[in-house]
Amino acid sequence: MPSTRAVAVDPPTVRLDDVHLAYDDSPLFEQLELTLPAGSWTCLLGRSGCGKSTLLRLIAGLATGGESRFTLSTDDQSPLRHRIAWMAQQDLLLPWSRVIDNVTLGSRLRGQTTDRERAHELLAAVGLTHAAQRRPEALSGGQRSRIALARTLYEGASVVLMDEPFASLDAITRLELHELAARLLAGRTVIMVTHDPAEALRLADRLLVMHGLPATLSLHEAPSGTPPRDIHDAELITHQRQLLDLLNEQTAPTDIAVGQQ
Ligand SMILES: Nc1ncnc2c1ncn2[C@@H]1O[C@H](COP(=O)(O)OP(=O)(O)OP(=O)(O)O)[C@@H](O)[C@H]1O
Repeated sequence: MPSTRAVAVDPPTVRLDDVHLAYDDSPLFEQLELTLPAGSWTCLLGRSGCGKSTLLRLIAGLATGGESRFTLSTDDQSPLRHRIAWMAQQDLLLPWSRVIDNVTLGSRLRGQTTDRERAHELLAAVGLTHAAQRRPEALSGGQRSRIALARTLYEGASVVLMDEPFASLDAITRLELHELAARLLAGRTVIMVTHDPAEALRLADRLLVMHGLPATLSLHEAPSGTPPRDIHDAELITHQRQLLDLLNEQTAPTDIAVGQQ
């Protein structure tokens, strides 16, 4: 199996401090703080609409459509730009490009020389050597997710932001993707938004739960053992029950907003 870890060098610790963000004068974040420790995988859970994707967009430097101010920093004082890869729920593969060209898309968009040898190595790593010349439409959802993962890895980014990347997959394919992602993204600074407590408990070194309006973050202990953890593990199942109870107790932000009117 080709090594894909060597490319991500020196993952930084990422910090967001004093985050303020409001939509139409209504604050979503006030003095929010977030730390992503170097080389560790953080999972972010929370009820729909509490602000998880927005927080990811702030880290990625993407527009949120709101009024915001915050400090984004790294422990090595180097800018995050060019060190970030983004993996979304939609695989965002170009339908008219072959699989291999989808993997190298980033360098092609930047006008850089493509490293096809590396792209082929990554396709081998995600088990899709045979699909290199196919177009995405000829592939299953699980295969497309593997290609999206290969494309993320091709970027060689040391910081990876993932917004529900496996949400559209069937349960078994999702478990397979967990194995792959845990192995191939090991050693990078990762934050993954998910609605699935079991997925978070399988993959996370750290679990954060976002709740409230303005939103706050609370740390939930991860089960013992190294990710990807066994989904049937008794400790994981106990944690899952606790997390579900916690999420169930929390009011959805839409209900809070209605209650404040
Ligand atoms: N451009 C925008 N203008 C106004 N409000 C917005 C905008 N973008 C997001 N919001 C609001 O900000 C809140 C947080 O949105 P966000 O997408 O970050 O939530 P989320 O926790 O990721 O939700 P989900 O789990 O459903 O994806 C929501 O109430 C949403 O309606």
